Amino acid sequence: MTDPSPGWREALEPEPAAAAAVFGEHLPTARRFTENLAQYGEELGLIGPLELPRLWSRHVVNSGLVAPLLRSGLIGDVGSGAGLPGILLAIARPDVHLTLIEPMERRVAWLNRQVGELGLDNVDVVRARAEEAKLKGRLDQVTARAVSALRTLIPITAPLLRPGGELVLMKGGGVEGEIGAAEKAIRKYRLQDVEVVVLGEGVVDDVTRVFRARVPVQA
Ligand SMILES: C[S@@+](CC[C@H](N)C(=O)[O-])C[C@H]1O[C@@H](n2cnc3c(N)ncnc32)[C@H](O)[C@@H]1O
Repeated sequence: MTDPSPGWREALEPEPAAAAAVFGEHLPTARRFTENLAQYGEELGLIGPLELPRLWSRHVVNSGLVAPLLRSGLIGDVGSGAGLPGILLAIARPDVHLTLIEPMERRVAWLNRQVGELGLDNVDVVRARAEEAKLKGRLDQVTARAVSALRTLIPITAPLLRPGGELVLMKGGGVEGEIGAAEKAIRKYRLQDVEVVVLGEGVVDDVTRVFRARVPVQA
């Protein structure tokens, strides 16, 4: 294990009130993960050097806001990286099973270490690119955050869904433009009920936008 970043505690954003609203009784586990990420994230190349002053609001709470959109079942998080949103969703929703899909060895090692340390028994970690993960047609929902634009993200995530399964893809303010540019992929995968869900209004300064859509029930 690498040494903690010096001064991480002073640099870390104070926990916002929204964290308790988002994580409820699971806040102590979310807090532990956030502190682990603050200590080791920069050294391990998981977060940038400027992220600590906004780690809670921009990354942790932002990820946790998606939890109410999860149904029960099998959820895949593509490109989990530091564990965003996958680890935080597993913390907030112990009733669902999360499969974290991440190709980079060092990130996979970090994710496995967090799963063990936080005692998350509803998570497994698969080292693979989404296109090569042996999960085709298996998942009820797929999440992703900061992996790629919808035009390229839909073709790597939609095939993982079972018929009737749902994409829950976290996006920034440019999501409407991304949807326009992804028209061909949306048609190819016959996505239905395409919508942008805005989460966290009145709770956080930076709202979370989610591209949500379903694949057809009939193949
Ligand atoms: C910019 S990071 C974002 C990580 C995390 N989701 C977050 O929000 O901080 C993108 C991650 O996606 C992973 N990735 C890129 N292409 C992928 C693919 N085809 N399948 C699965 N993961 C992929 C990378 O290894 C990296 O960890």
